[in-house]
Amino acid sequence: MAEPLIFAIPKGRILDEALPLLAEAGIVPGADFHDKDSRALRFGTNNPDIDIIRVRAFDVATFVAHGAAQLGIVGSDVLEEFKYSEIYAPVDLDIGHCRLSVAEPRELAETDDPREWSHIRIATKYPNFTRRHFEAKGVQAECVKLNGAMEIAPALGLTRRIVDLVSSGGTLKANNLVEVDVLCEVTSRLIVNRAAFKTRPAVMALVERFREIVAAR
Ligand SMILES: Nc1ncnc2c1ncn2[C@@H]1O[C@H](COP(=O)(O)OP(=O)(O)OP(=O)(O)O)[C@@H](O)[C@H]1O
Ligand SMILES: O=P(O)(O)OC[C@H]1O[C@H](OP(=O)(O)OP(=O)(O)O)[C@H](O)[C@@H]1O
Repeated sequence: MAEPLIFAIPKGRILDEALPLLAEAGIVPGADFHDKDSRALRFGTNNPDIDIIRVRAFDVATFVAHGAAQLGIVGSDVLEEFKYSEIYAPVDLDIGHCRLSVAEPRELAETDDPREWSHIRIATKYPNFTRRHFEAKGVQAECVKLNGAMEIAPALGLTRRIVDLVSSGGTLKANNLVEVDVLCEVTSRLIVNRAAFKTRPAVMALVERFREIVAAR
């Protein structure tokens, strides 16, 4: 019998929107998945041929790229940051809507014009994407990599600007920052390892199933 397929899903905020989609696709994790005290990371599902692993959002892409997981759900922000050639992202799941934006302190924004930038310092979780995005516009972006709480960087003088995810804008507002430029819109995608997609028919079948589910919504 073939090893079960491994489906990687992120721990964070995408999870609540992803679980109903998984259920529609016929994948329901065991009760231990919802046990807050459990330290387990791998879970069986109602389908003996599919196990779920719950990992950090950025690591979903890493597991799938290396073939350690065959499928995953991840934000397009993460895909843009890594650009893994081994990942195929065939289905936009229409969940996890937000955008990647440049933000800066309100006082700076009053006189700042992004069209005049030639060199900027940015604190971000997305240094590769940020550099690439600004390079294409002829702007040199010097990035300081952070793993979270970017919004505190300008007030403490680490960098004047940040690139981070924005949805309601509430986090920026609470930190006296304003959005001055949008790099891209973000949604979550179903991703598969390219080799697994070619060699394991069950992976291709699941891709088709997710396509149908999204089309019917
Ligand atoms: N405010 C938001 N609204 C909608 N989707 C979001 C929002 N913030 C993040 N996302 C999506 O959720 C994914 C995970 O978000 P985020 O990185 O904030 O989670 P996290 O729990 O902090 O992850 P980690 O702890 O692994 O860094 C992002 O890659 C993005 O695609
Ligand atoms: O515009 P808003 O609706 O305020 O959303 C934006 C916030 O959401 C994300 O963080 P999240 O809440 O996932 O926590 P994190 O800081 O752990 O990444 C993101 O990094 C922003 O901080």
